[in-house]
Amino acid sequence: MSELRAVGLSVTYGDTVAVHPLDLRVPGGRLLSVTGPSGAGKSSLLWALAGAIRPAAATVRGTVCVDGSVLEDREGAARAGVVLVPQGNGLGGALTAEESVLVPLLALGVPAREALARVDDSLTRVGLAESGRHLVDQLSGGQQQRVALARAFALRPAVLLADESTSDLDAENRGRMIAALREEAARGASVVLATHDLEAAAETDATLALDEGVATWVRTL
Ligand SMILES: Nc1ncnc2c1ncn2[C@@H]1O[C@H](COP(=O)(O)OP(=O)(O)OP(=O)(O)O)[C@@H](O)[C@H]1O
Repeated sequence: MSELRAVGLSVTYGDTVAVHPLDLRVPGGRLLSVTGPSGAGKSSLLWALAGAIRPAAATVRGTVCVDGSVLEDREGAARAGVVLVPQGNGLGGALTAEESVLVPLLALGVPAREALARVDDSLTRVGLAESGRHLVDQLSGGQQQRVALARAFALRPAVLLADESTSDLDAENRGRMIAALREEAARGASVVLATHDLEAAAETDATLALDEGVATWVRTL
C-alpha cells in the first residue's frame, strides 16, 4: 500500500492564489474526490500533487510525499509511480487506443508480451476491448476519457490523479469508471478524482471541496 501526503501545499500564479496552503493524506486503498466549481483550483492541486507544474508557470510551496519520500520534481514523481490523467486526456489523436496504452509501457521498459497483456486488460476494464484498433480521433469524448484511464491503469500507479475523468460519461460509464478507480485503490493505490460532478463525488470514500482555492473537508477519510 502506498501513501500520498501533502503538507502546506499551495499554488500561486502571479497574484492569483489558485490553491491556499492545505494538508492532505490519502492512504493506499482509498479514493478521494476533490470538488469545486470551475476555477476553484482542482487542476492546480492535482498538477502540484503530480509535481507537474513548471517553476516558470507558477509558484508551488509545501511538500508532497509518496511513502514518506519527498517528491522533488516531475521525474521524481514519475519514479514514485505518480500518474496524472489530465483534463483533456493528453492523448495523441493519430495513435490507436491500443497504441496509446502500449507506448508509455514500452517507453518504461515493460517487456512487450507483458505490455500487450496489460493493454488488453486495461481496455477491457474500461469497456473498450472492441475499439483498440480505432484512432483516438475517431472516438467520442467519453471513449477518449476511458482510453486515458486505461493508459493510467496499465501503468499500475502507486498514486493515480484523475482530473475530470468522468465528465463526458453517461451515468452507466461513470459508474463503471468509478468502480475501476476503486479497483485501482483496492490494488493498493492512493486515488484522487477531481470532479465538479457531486454525484460522482458521492461515490468516493471522502470529499475535499475547493472554493477559490480554499479547501474544506466535506467527508473525511
Ligand atoms: N497557467 C495559469 N496562469 C494563470 N492563472 C491560472 C493558470 N492556470 C489556472 N489559473 C487560475 O488558477 C485558478 C484555478 O484554476 P484551475 O484550473 O486549477 O481550477 P479548476 O477547479 O481545475 O477549474 P476547471 O474545473 O474549470 O478546470 C483560476 O483562477 C485560474 O484562472
